Order: sequence, then structure tokens, then C-alpha cells
Amino acid sequence: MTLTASSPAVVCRNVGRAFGTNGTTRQILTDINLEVAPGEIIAIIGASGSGKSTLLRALGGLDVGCTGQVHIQDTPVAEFDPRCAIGFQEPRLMPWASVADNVALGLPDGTGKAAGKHRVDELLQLVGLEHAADHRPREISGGMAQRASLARAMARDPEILLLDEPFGALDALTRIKMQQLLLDVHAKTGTTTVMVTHDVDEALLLSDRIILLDHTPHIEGATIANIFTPPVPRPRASHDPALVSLREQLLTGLGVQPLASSKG
Ligand SMILES: Nc1ncnc2c1ncn2[C@@H]1O[C@H](COP(=O)(O)OP(=O)(O)OP(=O)(O)O)[C@@H](O)[C@H]1O
Repeated sequence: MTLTASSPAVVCRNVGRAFGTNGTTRQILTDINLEVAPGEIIAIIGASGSGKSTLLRALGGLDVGCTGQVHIQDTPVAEFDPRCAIGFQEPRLMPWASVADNVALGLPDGTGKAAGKHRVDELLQLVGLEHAADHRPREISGGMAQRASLARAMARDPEILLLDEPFGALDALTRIKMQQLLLDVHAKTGTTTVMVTHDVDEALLLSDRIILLDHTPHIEGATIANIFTPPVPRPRASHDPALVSLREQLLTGLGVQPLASSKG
């Protein structure tokens, strides 16, 4: 990735979030400070419940209850900011609409009919679904549905693509194909991408930087405990020896004791 001298795509300053339930308030996130460069792919990892999705929602303006500031390209994030598109673990396609019409749902308001059709055709091609344009969601596989969901997210040509465990529900083989597809799409579009993942290897293969959310001493709520940079450029192989020690650091950071190597 070539970092330009332009301003950051996303800036978080002292972002925090507390939730109040039954009269008690629980601090979930504290003092999140982060700058994401244009075109970067950021992976957010952390234990279950550490606030990964909450942070992603804050970045996209999907949660107005946060403290601190989120800026996208120098201006404050708006509620459901149109500069962001979000994709989830479930593809969330409309069952009654064709794949093409589902992708078209992501187009910006006011897109003309001909321009919209052209863009949808382009996006279907981008994710390899040209042949399935007229299918209904029930007629396609989980992996195809997730590709359609990615195409819908890209339809508005977002500044920031936010992905919450996008491949978490897919079988291992489909997940590998989707990871490759995401990198292909990113190579073509250069879209700044922030993704939440539970999968350390996914974070290692895809991201420019990996954000670890965790609790730190004397602070209530999770914060950015560490930021890791994979030491080799993409494309990366999961068995690359250069990634072994970082993988162990990530697992340790997640409270998992890495299994001893079986070699020898
Ligand atoms: N709207 C809400 N009201 C109350 N509590 C909430 C709300 N949203 C999230 N939480 C709480 O905030 C904490 C963090 O949730 P979040 O979904 O961000 O974690 P996560 O790291 O993404 O978890 P997981 O990895 O299990 O998906 C959880 O304890 C959750 O119960």
C-alpha cells in the first residue's frame, strides 16, 4: 500500500461508549484513539464482548451514544454516515428481490436507471455473480449471498467499508475464496476498510494493521491495547515463517496459549 500525504480517512479521538441497563452503567470502550490512512485495511480483534462491533458502529455513525469524536476525512461522522457502507456476518439480502436488485439497494439515492444498471452489472462482475443476477437469495449459496452483500456495500462507492465478521459464518474453503475476493476488490477500488474478525489468520492475511482491543490496568472499559503491523506485504501465505511470531503475539494478546509447534 502506498500511503499518501493526504489527511487520514478516519480519525477517532478519545472515543468511548458506556451502556446503561437496569440502572447500572457499564463502560465498554474507553479512550479509543486511532487514525486510519486512506486505502488501509484495518482488522479489529479482541475477546468476545470487548467492544469490536461497538467500535465499528461508532466509526459508521450507527451509534450516536458514543463520547469523543469520529471524523471521516476531516468532518465529523454523521448518523448513518453515507460515506460508510457496512457488511455483516449474515448477508441480510431481501428475500423477495433478485441478486441484482439487492445490489441496486446499495446505490446512492438519486442514481439514474441506466447508470444504476450499469453500476450493478459492474459490481456483479467484480464479485463474480454476473450469472446469478436474476436469482433470488434462496437460490444461491451462502458464499454467493455474501458476495452479493459485498457488492451491495460497494454500490455506494463508500469512502469507508466497515465489515463485521463478514466471513464468520462461511465454511473454511468459501472463507478463503472470500478473503481473496476482498483483496481483489480492494486492489481495484482502494477502499479504506475496517473489519472486525475473530480469526487471527484472517487478520494476518488481509490487514495492514491489526488493532487489539483489550482491558488495560486501571481503566474501565476496553481500549486499544496494541497495534500490530504484519511484517510482509500482501499477498501473504498463512504459513509464512515471518508471520509465526506475530501470530503467537496475537493469540497471547487474546488470552490464548499458542499450541506448541509439532515439528521435530
Ligand atoms: N445496545 C446495547 N445495550 C447494552 N449493551 C450493549 C449494547 N450493545 C453492546 N452491548 C454490550 O457491549 C459489550 C460489547 O459488545 P460488542 O458486540 O461490541 O462486542 P464484540 O467484541 O463485538 O463481541 P463479539 O466478539 O462477541 O461479537 C457486550 O457486553 C454487549 O453486551
